[in-house]
Amino acid sequence: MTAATRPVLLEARDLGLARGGRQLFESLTLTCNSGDWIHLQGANGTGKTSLLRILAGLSRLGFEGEVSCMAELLYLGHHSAVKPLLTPRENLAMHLSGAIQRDAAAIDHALAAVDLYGYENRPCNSLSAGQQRRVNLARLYLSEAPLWLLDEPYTAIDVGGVQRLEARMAEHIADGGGIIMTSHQRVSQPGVSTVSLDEAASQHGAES
Ligand SMILES: Nc1ncnc2c1ncn2[C@@H]1O[C@H](COP(=O)(O)OP(=O)(O)OP(=O)(O)O)[C@@H](O)[C@H]1O
Repeated sequence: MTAATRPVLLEARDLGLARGGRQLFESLTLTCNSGDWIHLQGANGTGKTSLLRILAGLSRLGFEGEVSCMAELLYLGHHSAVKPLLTPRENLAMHLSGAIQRDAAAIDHALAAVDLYGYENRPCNSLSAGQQRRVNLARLYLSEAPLWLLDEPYTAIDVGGVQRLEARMAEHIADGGGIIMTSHQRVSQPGVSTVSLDEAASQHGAES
């Protein structure tokens, strides 16, 4: 299937972002079709997290342009977003949307997939930073959302964990999903396209 015939999951047109008196980027256009894996790159402070939050509909601060999202999305920010007093099982049973995941076997499968077998019932504040990140990433095994917006998913994850995470993301793409992610690390999978905010800034003049 060509890009033209694959369903569009998200379309963003003429995006501009000003933050703290600075124009970070402008005239940025981005389309994520089914099967697209887009890696947002850029130096610290170029606006990757801000852009991802805009695409997720979580922020409109300093933003101009249009975002049309045609699919259910899963957004995972760069913080762990786990409730520290709850266990991994309890955290995964609750979704930010308010939805409850009642399938206990699916939760345990997700926890095993991120190598947290044996930690299901410990409070998350007794887990390491990387393990808390894994609790959050286990949502990638539970969500049915076609579009994933992932902010620095590799942060604090060990080498083996990154390999498994990339395999899960490749599976999602093969199933017709779409991914827009930020990372300062290389994404070592075929077919990943890059969008550089450094270029978006330099072409259009970051300073206002
Ligand atoms: N709430 C805020 N108020 C004012 N400025 C902000 C706010 N949040 C972020 N910024 C500024 O917006 C710019 C972009 O921040 P953002 O976190 O989107 O960058 P980033 O490319 O994700 O950076 P990094 O690679 O360091 O994570 C930065 O210069 C930052 O100082």
